[in-house]
Amino acid sequence: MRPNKLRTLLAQDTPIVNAWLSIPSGYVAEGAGHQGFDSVTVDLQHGLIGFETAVSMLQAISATEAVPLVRSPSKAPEVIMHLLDAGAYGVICPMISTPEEAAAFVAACRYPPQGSRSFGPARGKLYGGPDYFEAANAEILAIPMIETAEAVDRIEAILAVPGVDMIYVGPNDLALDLGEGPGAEWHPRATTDAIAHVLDRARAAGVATGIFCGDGALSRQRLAEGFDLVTPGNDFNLLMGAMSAAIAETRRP
Ligand SMILES: O=C([O-])C(=O)C[C@H](O)[C@@H](O)C(=O)[O-]
Repeated sequence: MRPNKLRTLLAQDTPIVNAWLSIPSGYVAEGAGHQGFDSVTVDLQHGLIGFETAVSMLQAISATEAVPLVRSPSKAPEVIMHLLDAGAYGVICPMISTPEEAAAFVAACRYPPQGSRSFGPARGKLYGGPDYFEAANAEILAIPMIETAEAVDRIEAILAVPGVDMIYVGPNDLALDLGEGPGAEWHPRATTDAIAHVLDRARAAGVATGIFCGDGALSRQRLAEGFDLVTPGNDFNLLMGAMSAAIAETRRP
């Protein structure tokens, strides 16, 4: 099976930069994949993307060097399995707050006997190769999102769940659950303290860490703090920022 390059980068302790797609477009996905990101995530939770468009986007990413990931729209096992069948090499799953939820999520990502993934690797096999079934459990990444106060309280138990390859912090939802506003990871204490605690516990447990960041500057900071994977903003916001900058430059007196 095609090796999962993210596992190699993690083993080498090489920082991973991940793109985040909310625009429902194979064209944007292909372009993002050619920009030098290590992985590209198709976001089916908040991105305006349905399953069939996600398949086209995964195909487009597969034409590049970037590893195709998805954020699933929910914890539903059948949805997670379907996205893996579509060729995702890793799933970022929102709102995992307990070790039981983490175990159920990992099970959806693994074929028996390690899990309960149903067989039918449609595009997974085209992208991964003919031995997909034999090797998928070892290559596919299961990445629960830590984005609630309960998940922070129970972080050590979640990290101890076998098969959790990485945890991914959602700072905006975490801030909301802690009574702060989106973007709070820059300033107020509760969210910054919670993120630092999760990072510290994950590093102690030897579990890789990822985090969504608003931009490149915060991504650099998070890598310096010790996160393994960062996402420097989503496609739409980056595009709008580039448009605004172009207009401002054009109209500069
Ligand atoms: O809670 C979070 O920060 C996330 O789930 C990541 C971001 O919100 C992401 O979805 C976004 O804003 O595009």
